[in-house]
Amino acid sequence: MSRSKTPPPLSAKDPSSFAYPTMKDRIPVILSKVVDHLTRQKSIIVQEYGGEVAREELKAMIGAISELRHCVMTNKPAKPLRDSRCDAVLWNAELARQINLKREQEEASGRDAGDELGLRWFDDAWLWMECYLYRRIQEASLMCSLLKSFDVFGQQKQDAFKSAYKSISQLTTYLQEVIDKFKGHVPESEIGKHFIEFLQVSLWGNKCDLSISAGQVMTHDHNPMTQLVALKHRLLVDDTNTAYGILWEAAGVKGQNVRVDIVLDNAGFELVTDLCLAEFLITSRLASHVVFHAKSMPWFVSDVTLGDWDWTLNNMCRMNHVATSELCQRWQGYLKAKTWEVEAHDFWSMPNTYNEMSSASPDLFNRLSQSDFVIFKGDLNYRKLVSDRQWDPMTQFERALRGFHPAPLCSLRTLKCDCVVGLESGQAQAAENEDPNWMIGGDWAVISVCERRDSSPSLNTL
Ligand SMILES: O=P(O)(O)OC[C@@]1(O)O[C@H](CO)[C@@H](O)[C@@H]1O
Ligand SMILES: [Mn+2]
Repeated sequence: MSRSKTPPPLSAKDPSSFAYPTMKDRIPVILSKVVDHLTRQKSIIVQEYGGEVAREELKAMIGAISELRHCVMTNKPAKPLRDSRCDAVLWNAELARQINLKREQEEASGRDAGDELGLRWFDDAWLWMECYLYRRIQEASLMCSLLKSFDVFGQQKQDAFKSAYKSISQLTTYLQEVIDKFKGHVPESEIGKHFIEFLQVSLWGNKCDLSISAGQVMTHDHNPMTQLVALKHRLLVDDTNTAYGILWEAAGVKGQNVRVDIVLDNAGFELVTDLCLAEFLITSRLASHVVFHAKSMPWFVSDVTLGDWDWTLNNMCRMNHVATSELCQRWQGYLKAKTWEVEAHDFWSMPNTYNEMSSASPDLFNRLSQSDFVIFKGDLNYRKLVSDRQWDPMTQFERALRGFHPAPLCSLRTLKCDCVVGLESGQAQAAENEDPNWMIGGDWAVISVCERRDSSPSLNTL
């Protein structure tokens, strides 16, 4: 079988790519906002974390983040991490590996690599550099003793949640009605109808990330259920039926033993939509067990950490809204009974693409292999699934996965960067004609499913 070569990674070295304005404008703004926030909250933070030591640490953090901003803007090479968190060794080994690969490539094309070769913001793979940026932000906290676990994006995530109260209440009210309906007999067509709704609500929940808006919280107070119809024609790939078929068959074959994994993306409204999807899967008996995967550190501004998970559930339980607080009590019960589990693996905040998971993180790969269906939320997960490459949009999703098949899987992703696969002829052009920002604005989306399950390397890994 002949196969075309894997295209190169997205990179900010191409001024017409979305990576370029991200490095040039969005990232400096994100870093300035962190510095501003720390400066403005100084007295509160110092009081909370304890006196003069905290004040000195905060000063050092502000200095480190300002310096990082300067390094990005002047295209300085990536330096090894200096903190002692257990993943620092892996990161530094990965940095050395990437530099070696770059050296080999330079030499193979007859250029002198020189001694100063390094990975640079505007020259190398965008995904790698962007992940490294968020790990360097974490380094600034990790170099402290009192502020070690301070989340520099915590306030923004909490504000985003609060701004979505109305949408959250509308969504939980609707979910409660559906749960009540399921207390009686529900025909299969109704199960399918609600599955589509909750899958799509969770998909469009991904419009709300804070890194795309450089931390700007967008208030949304429209009813999420009524939005779905208007958004329908912006769904470029819709594998919902395949997703439903996989779960329906698993539920039929395995009865009470179907496990679904949800690889989370953003805190705030998106997380609530994911919790509602998981509740629907349990209520409808399409799944009996849901494993959520969060980040082990603050990541890409709005990604869910275990701290955000706890904060969100605590706040939902306390909300002055009956459906929300009752659902939340029910979810705390699921967590106690291990019907739901939440965990955070460091691999999710490494720069590796997912075709590398089986070798770079075999324990996580094996964990996912035990699932019946893995749902990956959001743009960054999509970029890692398809190796963040300059694919022809008509490339098949399975080909772009490059051998990553731990279990049947699904990506629910609104488009926020110039990388997409699985389209049919003419679709990209039609979207472009209607909306020149179709690839980056979060207003278009894909539900892409790959049914395959195996762990043996295929031709696609090449
Ligand atoms: O993964 P998410 O939350 O959907 O999006 C994260 C994100 O805003 O960050 C990247 C650029 O900084 C974009 O590719 C992507 O859209
Ligand atoms: Mn995110």
